[in-house]
Amino acid sequence: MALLEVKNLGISFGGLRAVDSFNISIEKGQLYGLIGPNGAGKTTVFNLLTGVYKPNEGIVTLDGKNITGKKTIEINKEGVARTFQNIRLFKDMSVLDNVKVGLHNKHHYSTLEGILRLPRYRKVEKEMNEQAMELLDVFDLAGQADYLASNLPYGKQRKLEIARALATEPKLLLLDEPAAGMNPNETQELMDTIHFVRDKFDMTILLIEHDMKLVSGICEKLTVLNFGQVLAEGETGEVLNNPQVITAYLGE
Ligand SMILES: Nc1ncnc2c1ncn2[C@@H]1O[C@H](COP(=O)(O)OP(=O)(O)OP(=O)(O)O)[C@@H](O)[C@H]1O
Repeated sequence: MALLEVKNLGISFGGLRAVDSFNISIEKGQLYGLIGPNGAGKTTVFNLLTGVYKPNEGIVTLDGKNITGKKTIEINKEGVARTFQNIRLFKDMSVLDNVKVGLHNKHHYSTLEGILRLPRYRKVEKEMNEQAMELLDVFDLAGQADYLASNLPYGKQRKLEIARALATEPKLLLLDEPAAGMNPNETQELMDTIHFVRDKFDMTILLIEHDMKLVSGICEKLTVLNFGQVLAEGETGEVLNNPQVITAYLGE
């Protein structure tokens, strides 16, 4: 059974058919790429998968459970986490606290327990600090735990965003243009990080990316969107050599 199964997903904005009859099937542990020219509908697919938009039609199944049309917070609790095209960290919070925000999904204390600093609050806070530090360590960010997120260099902010997403313990991680704005060295390091995340956390990853070096370097399968519709799908090498895909990219 596929971890993510999407059937016939569609949404229109006014007269614009942004995503039409979209299908995708992603196996557990797969590193999967969603590519296509600007405006093809890729981010809209992510917004549909994460409950930012409700689809006009179609079904999204995660690990056998129908999550179609649920709220973003519910979908996150079911196991879908994402990062954004433009990094969205809590810039005025510390690196550590950014990860702890992700952990709050799984750890609970009541407001009263928090205000009165009751034992349960202290226990949960201690656990969250330890888990957040472990995650930061994995991403080589433990030394900067007390920094303001906005003071990290760009490449590290990307890593922190991925760490925060992983803190919610997702089954599926969606990365929206993770290499955007990165130099070649940062992109190479990011590729290593994504591979590492997949292997260490046994994670299933769907990523949107324009950087073909990254796409061909790490994605095992691809789906190509063009004008909201699937133009091609399959093994990465095959898809990138598909004449229709080449034409769509060159805009001929
Ligand atoms: N909320 C919205 N209201 C109206 N139109 C929208 C909305 N969201 C997306 N669109 C339109 O849907 C189309 C697909 O946009 P989308 O951002 O999904 O493309 P994309 O493939 O992610 O592009 P890019 O690679 O440039 O990020 C575009 O024409 C866009 O203007």
